[in-house]
Amino acid sequence: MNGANGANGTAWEPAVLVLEDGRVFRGAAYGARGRTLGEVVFCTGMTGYQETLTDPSYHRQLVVQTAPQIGNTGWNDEDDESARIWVAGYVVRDPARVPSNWRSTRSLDDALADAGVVGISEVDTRTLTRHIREHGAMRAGIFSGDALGTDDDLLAQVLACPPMKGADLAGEVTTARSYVVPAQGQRRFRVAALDLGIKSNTPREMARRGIELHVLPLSSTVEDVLSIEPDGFFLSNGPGDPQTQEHAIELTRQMLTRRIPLFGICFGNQILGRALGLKTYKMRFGHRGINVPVLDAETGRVAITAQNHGFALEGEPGQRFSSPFGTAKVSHYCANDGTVEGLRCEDVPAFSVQYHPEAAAGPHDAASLFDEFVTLMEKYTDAQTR
Ligand SMILES: NC(=O)CC[C@H](N)C(=O)O
Repeated sequence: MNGANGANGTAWEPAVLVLEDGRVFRGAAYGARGRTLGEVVFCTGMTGYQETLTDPSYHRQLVVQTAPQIGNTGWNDEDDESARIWVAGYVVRDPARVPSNWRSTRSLDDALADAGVVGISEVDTRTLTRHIREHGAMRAGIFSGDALGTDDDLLAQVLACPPMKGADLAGEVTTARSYVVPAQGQRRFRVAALDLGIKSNTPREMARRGIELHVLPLSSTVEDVLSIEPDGFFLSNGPGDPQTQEHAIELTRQMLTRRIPLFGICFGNQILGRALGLKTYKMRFGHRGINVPVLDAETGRVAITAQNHGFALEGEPGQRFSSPFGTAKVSHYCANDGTVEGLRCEDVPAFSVQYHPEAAAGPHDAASLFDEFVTLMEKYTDAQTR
């Protein structure tokens, strides 16, 4: 590949993507030059690359975009889901040479380079995605510039990197200090959110519904949460293996014991599930995209949802089970593969979903879940004062 020409006639700087099973993809350096290691996963969203790149749940992952053209709308100052790019590396087919959008302030290439994110372009992302579908998400590395070496040498570096299974990552993305996102208009509720890697659109959706959100670091104690006198407790999305989150799981149990209305999204669904006694497992290649169909086990209604997860809860569609907090059920499941997509507790005020009602980019089919959380808090507050 060295010295090969790109479609616009300029020389490519070589880059290599090496998978832990020895498969090698050669392409052109994109974003920062150097080395990056992580788990390679594919995302099928046709839009929303800026939101994907800044989603803390992608920490330590090399994201492959199946949409062949990436970067067409550049990078803007409004769409970030957090204060930085979190993906560890970026794999694309055909990067835009001339970004064009009225909100764009710079190119995606520059945004990646400034953030030090090593990427690779000119990769046959269809072949790569089929490989991951067949063999599973796995460790991989992108190498360019001074980091290039023999395939064997690069493979050895990939094999030395820790796997995603067992990875305890939420502590690396959580806020250092608690902060408050005020309600829009009149404050109706105060909610404590445990920040496992929260996306900016979640507080925004809450604020719109009159919720004042207190975003708390992962290390927060039961006393820290209760000192806010919350009307509700929220468990956010986040990176890594839910099995490692003993502290968050115990905190969740404490909130369930106190019957504080609880809502969880994605990682939050897995944490609630584990608090109820379910197990989690690593999926072969996960769900990452903005068109995943989810079925409501009760009504049979389908929602098209945004998703980004590689772990899932064990359970059957519609299954009811007993937990230390009474009966609960698998309320939602994926129409593609039957995996658990949501939980509802029947004896305590708690529910959660594996998908993203705060989706941005993405469909808004599930946005009403925030209203459901409001209804739950209303009901509970009424019951308390009655
Ligand atoms: N978006 C998320 O919250 C992801 C949850 C978890 N890290 C998973 O991959 O399954």
